[in-house]
Amino acid sequence: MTTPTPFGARLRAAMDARGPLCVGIDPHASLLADWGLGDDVAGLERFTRTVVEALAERVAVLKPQSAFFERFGSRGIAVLERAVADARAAGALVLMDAKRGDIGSTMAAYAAAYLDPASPLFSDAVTVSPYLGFGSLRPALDAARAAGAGVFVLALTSNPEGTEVQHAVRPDGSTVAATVLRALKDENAAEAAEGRLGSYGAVVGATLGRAPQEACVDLTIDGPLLAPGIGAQGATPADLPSVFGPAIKNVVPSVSRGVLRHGPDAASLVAAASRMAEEVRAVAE
Ligand SMILES: O=c1ccn([C@@H]2O[C@H](COP(=O)(O)O)[C@@H](O)[C@H]2O)c(=O)[nH]1
Repeated sequence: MTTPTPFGARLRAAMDARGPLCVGIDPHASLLADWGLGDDVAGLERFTRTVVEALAERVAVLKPQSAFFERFGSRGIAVLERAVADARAAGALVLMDAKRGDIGSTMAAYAAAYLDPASPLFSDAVTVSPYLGFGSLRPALDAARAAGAGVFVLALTSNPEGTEVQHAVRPDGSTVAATVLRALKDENAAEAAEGRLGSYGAVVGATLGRAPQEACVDLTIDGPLLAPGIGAQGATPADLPSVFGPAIKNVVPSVSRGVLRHGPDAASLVAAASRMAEEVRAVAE
């Protein structure tokens, strides 16, 4: 059996070739309406296919938001499965935004769903929540390693409510977020030692302003940093240097509604993603 190329290496190659932008596939009911589509499975299917056909050959990462597919039950999941397969076939890396987190034994089942190559929902990476303890994520971390896939762990999320948990201070004086980031750095150590980008990423909102730098939070985890919050949540690519400082070279800026609102015309979606990618390129150099 051949050893799969680790996710971190595949992501770095995609970022170099296509730029680091991630576009989210978030079929909000309001967007379906704006696109002249029904809030039903046919509308979901058309919306998703349009985004994948327009962008999967262009952007480094597509990030379907699982919740918007789950709300249609098994037929929505079937649309998601097809989107994952089509996007990967067109060359995009697929980051499944599922934010799973549970006790270890259940986490193993989530890992089987998203990180086992035999699963119909197998993705290049998945988002997970560490709030049952970082150690509870072990089955996902191990499954990702075995499959050459990746995991993005919520560390400092883009929403204002996140701070009440993530900034909580532990008995040793470090914040919960700093603990998560340190654990990720440890997971990435082997890949970093070989000079490669690690496969274990953190989610750090682009909306945080200078807070991480002022709090001296160490974002140098030797892995990718997914930065949601650009566009509808108010952040712009110009905010990235102050949020991430020197870690900016590993940032994957993520935008969903900020691009999707330009549909349903495929050329307009492509143009919106290209403008965003150009803004990112200008600040990341
Ligand atoms: O901290 C986080 C983690 C994940 N998200 C997800 O990203 C997109 C953002 O959508 P926009 O339309 O660009 O606001 C969405 O799927 C969130 O669940 C996040 O926003 N913040």
